[in-house]
Amino acid sequence: MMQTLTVGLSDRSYPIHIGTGLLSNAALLAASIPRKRVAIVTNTTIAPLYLSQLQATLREIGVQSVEIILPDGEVYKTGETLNLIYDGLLTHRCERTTPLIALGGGVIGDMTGFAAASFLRGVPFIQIPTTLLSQVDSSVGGKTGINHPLGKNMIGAFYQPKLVLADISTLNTLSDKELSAGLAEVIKYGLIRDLPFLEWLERNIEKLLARDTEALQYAVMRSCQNKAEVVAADERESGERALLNLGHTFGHAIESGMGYGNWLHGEGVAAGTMMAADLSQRMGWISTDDVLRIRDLFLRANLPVVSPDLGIDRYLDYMGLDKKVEGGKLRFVLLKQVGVAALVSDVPLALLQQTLVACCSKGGPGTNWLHEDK
Ligand SMILES: NC(=O)c1ccc[n+]([C@@H]2O[C@H](COP(=O)([O-])OP(=O)(O)OC[C@H]3O[C@@H](n4cnc5c(N)ncnc54)[C@H](O)[C@@H]3O)[C@@H](O)[C@H]2O)c1
Ligand SMILES: O=C(O)C(=O)C[C@@H](O)[C@H](O)[C@H](O)COP(=O)(O)O
Ligand SMILES: [Zn+2]
Repeated sequence: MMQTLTVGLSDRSYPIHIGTGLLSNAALLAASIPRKRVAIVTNTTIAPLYLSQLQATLREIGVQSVEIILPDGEVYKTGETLNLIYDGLLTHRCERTTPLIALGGGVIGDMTGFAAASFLRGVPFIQIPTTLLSQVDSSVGGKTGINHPLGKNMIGAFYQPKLVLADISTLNTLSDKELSAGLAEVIKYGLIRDLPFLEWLERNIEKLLARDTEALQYAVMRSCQNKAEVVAADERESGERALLNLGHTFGHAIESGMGYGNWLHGEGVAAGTMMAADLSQRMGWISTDDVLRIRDLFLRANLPVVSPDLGIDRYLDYMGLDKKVEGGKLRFVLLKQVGVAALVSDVPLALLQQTLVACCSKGGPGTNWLHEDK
């Protein structure tokens, strides 16, 4: 059964359709593609899996497609690769009304969205996310962009899609490691604002790992519901939206510091969230049992809970470029309780240093108090 949510942004509102077999659903695409031509941006891994299926569906509604096939990997989320999209669009004489379809994970979605925001000063954009992470997070909300060697997603734009089509069937070809990476962002929603969902995840994480379709569809739907509510309330991150960044101040430092692609985004988010949990405990807000509860769920999802030892100075350097920095001061998303997050600007440096030492040490968060390991 297909479910549909709406991201409510007045005249820029758009639907998120979630279900199986949606890549073959011509009617859904027809509703958002008034023109006879689209450009599909994808990569060398996804093209052989899903490109011809999507093109056949488009042909059913009389739409021809040009294809732009990029190299695969976070390491290619760069200005050079963005130029390959512009090259393709210009070579194929795409126009202001030619929609760009992102067919792929978050890397393809973020880059295609930025190309759509900037090509001819803005063309229509459709997200067809094919990883769990992109279905639960990156395809919704309009953050688009590319990385810089000094930091993640440093160049970009807020640019909303016209449609998000999350076909759960595509998750069958995803690797176990990528599926787990997506679960990090799913768990995030439970931690920041949806305790009942966190409890559901604690009961159902093994079903998700086993790719139970019903469980996956529920997790994608509930995640998108949370994200859509936050984005509708604060599209450009002047307040509440920053909470979606739980674990990302640390996680982005890990991704940049370790070299893009060596730690998956979701893996950085999991380890980074453990650092945020550890810091929340040091601030006196959550208990050691809470930290261990979070750690247990990440471990069950096959995610890392110990961060790489970049050294305190390198962590501070990378985190100093975080987009939440204000007046030169770091701001962290921390947990006031499990299920309730807040943006905090007055973290004592000594506590931050303790977290950086504790979470990069052998046992990881929690173990330095309890000397307990799994
Ligand atoms: N815009 C946002 O709000 C937002 C939110 C979260 C993450 N992100 C960004 O998203 C990126 C991570 O996205 P991701 O985790 O999807 O990684 P990804 O896009 O690199 O995809 C992961 C891997 O899976 C492959 N793949 C994709 N779909 C597949 C399928 N169905 N079957 C088999 N293989 C498939 C890809 O080719 C790639 O090798 C990061 O750059 C991150 O910064 C953005
Ligand atoms: O949509 C948001 O807002 C998020 O923060 C979602 C994050 O999961 C995502 O990784 C986002 O790209 C991070 O944004 P950034 O502004 O810190 O680059
Ligand atoms: Zn993220």
